Amino acid sequence: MYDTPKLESETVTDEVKISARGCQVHYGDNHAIKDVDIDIQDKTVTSFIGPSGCGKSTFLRCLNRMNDTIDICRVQGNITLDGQDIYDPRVDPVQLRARVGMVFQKPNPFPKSIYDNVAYGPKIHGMARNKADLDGIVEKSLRRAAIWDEVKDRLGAPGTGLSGGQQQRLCIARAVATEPEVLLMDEPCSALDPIATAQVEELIDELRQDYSVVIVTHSMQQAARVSQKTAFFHLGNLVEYGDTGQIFTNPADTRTESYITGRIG
Ligand SMILES: Nc1ncnc2c1ncn2[C@@H]1O[C@H](COP(=O)(O)OP(=O)(O)OP(=O)(O)O)[C@@H](O)[C@H]1O
Repeated sequence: MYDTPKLESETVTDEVKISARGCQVHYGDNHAIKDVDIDIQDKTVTSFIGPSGCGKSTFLRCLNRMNDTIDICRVQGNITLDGQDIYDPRVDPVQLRARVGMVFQKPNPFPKSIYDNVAYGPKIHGMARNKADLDGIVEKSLRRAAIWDEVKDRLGAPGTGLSGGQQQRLCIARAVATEPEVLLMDEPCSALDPIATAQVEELIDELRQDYSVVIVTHSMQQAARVSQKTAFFHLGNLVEYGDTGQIFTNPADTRTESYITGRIG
């Protein structure tokens, strides 16, 4: 249905990175996620698509326990990272979020310098032995987020002074600075113009060489361009999950077909 060429088409690995079984989420009486089972692959971009309110962001937030911060939210079921239960009481959510990083819809740099935005995570996780180490991590992260050349001469300037697209790439640099294994992105391009969107999409394709990337998007064109796997959610159910090409050209479920052809949502 969407014939936009993908940046890269083949899936590099079929190793499972994150696995969910029987995942349920309630906000008070609102049953937002219903019995979701999914295996998310390593070194692959997976898109979550579906109509507004279907639970995409809620399920994404289950994957690094961001829902823990919402009082009325209750998560049930089993979610594992490399086979280990991330909801085990012995798991420290802060450590987990260093392994499973997150980039939000609205760029949200800290009110600190560009340098300190990126250095913050490595500092609190004790990743640098000295200033030279930290400088190296900051440079590498900014390079990975394809923003180094634009900011290298003003690392002491506030992150909030950058353009929206630059701020989002700074937030991506901040997220990759702790060397995460998984990167969760909740509509990372929705506040960006087409040029900045293209830059972030290119970056997503590069990041999957090293990480498992999961992206929530309202744009089916974007899902088709950047992801190898797509999951379609509807009313809290994971209706269909498979290769992006198959989901967009030959969906198995009529609800998926209705959504991608614009009849629902
Ligand atoms: N913090 C919250 N407190 C209470 N209810 C919430 C909260 N966040 C989401 N919900 C509810 O959970 C359901 C799923 O919402 P969610 O934001 O996960 O959907 P979504 O598919 O990401 O939507 P959108 O595409 O509009 O961002 C909705 O009924 C929503 O009202």
